[in-house]
Formats: sequence, C-alpha cells, structure tokens
Amino acid sequence: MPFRTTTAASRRAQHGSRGGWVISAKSTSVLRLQHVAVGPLDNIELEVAPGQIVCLSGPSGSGKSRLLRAVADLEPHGGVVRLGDRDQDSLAGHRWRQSVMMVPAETAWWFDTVGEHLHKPMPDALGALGFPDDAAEWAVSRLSSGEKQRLALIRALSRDPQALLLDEPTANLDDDTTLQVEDWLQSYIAEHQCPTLWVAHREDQIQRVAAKHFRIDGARLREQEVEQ
Ligand SMILES: Nc1ncnc2c1ncn2[C@@H]1O[C@H](COP(=O)(O)OP(=O)(O)OP(=O)(O)O)[C@@H](O)[C@H]1O
Repeated sequence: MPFRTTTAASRRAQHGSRGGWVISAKSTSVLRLQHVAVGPLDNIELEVAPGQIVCLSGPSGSGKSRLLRAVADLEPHGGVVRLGDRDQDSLAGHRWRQSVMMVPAETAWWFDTVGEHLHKPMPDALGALGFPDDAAEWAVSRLSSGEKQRLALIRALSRDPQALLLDEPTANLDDDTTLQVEDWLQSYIAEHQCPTLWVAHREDQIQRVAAKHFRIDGARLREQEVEQ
C-alpha cells in the first residue's frame, strides 16, 4: 500500500469535510497505528489498549516526538490512526485532538493566568501535584519549568481526553515530584481507561509505568522487556 504523506486535515480537504463527530465520552477504546510512516519511522504498527501505558524510547532525534505528533494529527504522515472505531481522517484535527490529547515536552501558554487555561476547576489534581489552593490564580509568567510541566498535564486532563500522548512528561521534575506525577498519571489512566503513549528516557521510569515498551531502532519499533 503506498504511504500518504499528508495530514488528515488535508485529506479531508481533498475528500470533503466530515468534521463535527465527537468521540463518545467514556474511553474504552483501543488506539491503533497501522502502517504509520513519519520522518525516519516507517510502517509502524502499534496497539494501545484502554488504560494501558506504552512507553516509547530511543536516541535523540530518532523520531519519538514526531510519532506522537502524527498520532495527534499535527504532522504529515502516512498510514492510519484509529481510536476505537473512529478514524483520524473522520474528524477535524482540532476535534481529534480534543480526544487524543498530546502534552508536548515544551508547553505553550496563551492566557495570563493558570485558571484560564483549565477547561474546568481541577482542585484535586492541583492538590495532588503539590499546588496550593490559589494556584489557578497564579500568573503564567511566574511559573517555573517544572510547574509548567505539571500544570500542562492538569490542563490536558481538565478536557477529559480519551487517549493521551505524553512527551517526556517528567523531564523537568526532581525525583520525588517525578514519582508523584507518575502515581497521579497512572491512577488517572487506569480510572479513565485512557490508552497512553508515553515517551520516556529513563529506564527506571519505564519499568515503573509501562505495560509495554518499544525502543526506536532505525525505522522500526523493537519491543523491550518490562518487569510487570
Ligand atoms: N518538520 C520536520 N521536517 C523535517 N525534519 C524534522 C521535522 N521535525 C523534526 N524533524 C527532524 O526529525 C528528527 C526526529 O525529531 P523528533 O523531534 O521526533 O526527535 P526525538 O526522538 O523526539 O528527539 P529528542 O529525544 O531529542 O526529543 C530530528 O532529526 C528532527 O530534526
């Protein structure tokens, strides 16, 4: 099958818009990548079950972020990405990303305060990640890189995603806070049955959180052993 090197959005433009679909509220859907090709990666086949965390690792520049961006429909790619019975092509890009939510390594902030970025109040999440009650009123300009990273996760979950794409979600955090964030994410992912692709560098983290681990080796993914 020839690979297409277009975004789903441009394919929709060619074949007519079918925007307006909304993926059902509770996620019990498998995230599937079929023959995905992006950057150095080719013919990637991957299934992430509801509530499952699949870790991706690989050398710097091997294509981890680009693969996540392709799954989020943010980068031209070949192949097919599906969540349950819904094809990425069947939704406008922004609607797909409401359900298949990517948290990039470098986060962008566009309003003045933290709370303006949250879709709904998240007091429990803020408390669980060590923020005081008034953190939603904080100015974005005061945030440290680690605070931004944790708040970007809370912001993503405030939108009730159906699948998660996490690009090194603890890269800016100290060891204790890393463990706190891992626990919190694992609880959320299990409770909400979110299929999750998690880019990680540290082997100890991968062993703690991953149900499956794939390492990028050239154009392909090679499955690695995990303890659980
Ligand atoms: N739009 C693009 N067009 C062409 N090349 C790109 C594009 N975006 C990224 N690249 C290149 O693709 C390669 C993979 O990038 P990617 O960001 O996926 O790496 P990574 O595995 O996430 O690396 P790191 O661990 O350093 O974050 C890099 O060599 C990068 O320079």
